[in-house]
Amino acid sequence: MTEAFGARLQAAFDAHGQLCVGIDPHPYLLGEWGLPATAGGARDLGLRVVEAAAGSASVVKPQVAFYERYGSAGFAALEDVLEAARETDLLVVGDAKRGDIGSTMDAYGDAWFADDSPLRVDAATAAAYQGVGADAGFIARARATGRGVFLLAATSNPEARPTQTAILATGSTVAAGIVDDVLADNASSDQGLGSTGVVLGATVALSDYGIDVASLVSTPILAPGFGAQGARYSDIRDLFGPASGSVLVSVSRSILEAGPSGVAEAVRRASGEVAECLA
Ligand SMILES: O=C(O)c1cc(=O)[nH]c(=O)n1[C@@H]1O[C@H](COP(=O)(O)O)[C@@H](O)[C@H]1O
Repeated sequence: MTEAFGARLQAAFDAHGQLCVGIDPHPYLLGEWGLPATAGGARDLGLRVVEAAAGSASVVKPQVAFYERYGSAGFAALEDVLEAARETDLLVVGDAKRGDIGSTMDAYGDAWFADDSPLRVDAATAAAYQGVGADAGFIARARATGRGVFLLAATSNPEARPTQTAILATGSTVAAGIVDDVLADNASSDQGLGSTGVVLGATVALSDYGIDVASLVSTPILAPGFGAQGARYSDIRDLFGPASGSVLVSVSRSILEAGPSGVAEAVRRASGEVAECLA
């Protein structure tokens, strides 16, 4: 795989729009789907979502926590879901949210990006609270294999605000500092849409975080918070303005709640609504 993640994401946007369907097999959802709260249930839900999303969405985002919950059987189930997604033209963002010292992040990079890893994904989420520099090896491993990273900057949960709006010695907020580091990373290596992205929750007022969305027109933005957390697709343009074309609109529960027989239609409807709001 040699084409950069940013270029592949742009091609997926052009072909299928900007919807990312989250694969979050909460136990309550497994119950509603008539599936057991087991690794097998999480596998079946994931496989069904991949089938439903293929052709209607650009990206699926398995939330690793809901598979890790079942130990080795859960990881085997996740591997099956990843394998099924690879057979479609969906891109996969592994929502692993890793964050550690540099040498350990390198190992996480091997886990999520090495061409021979059973867990390889097209991009993965990571935290940078041990310093963006600690994630350098993780980002480098992604880039070397045509993959990408989304660094948490302004997350959708309200508890994050005090930490992410804290002012650094440079005068910028923690969130804006992470955004600036991502912009610098992409500037040195990408044309068009970059391969390193940021996570900006659709539930937060980005100006309160000191983030200038106009700087992000060429930066992939993973934006969760739609549906269950309260953001609406009609907010996208107000929230992201000129960078709206770079936004990966991420939705989990409010699509999955349609159940196994309704999920394909729920993906199509969401994808259409997102496209309308971005037109
Ligand atoms: O990185 C993420 O995807 C993420 C970042 C963030 O700021 N907020 C957030 O909700 N997420 C994830 O996005 C998904 C949101 O799920 P729903 O609220 O059900 O759409 C979950 O898997 C979260 O872990």
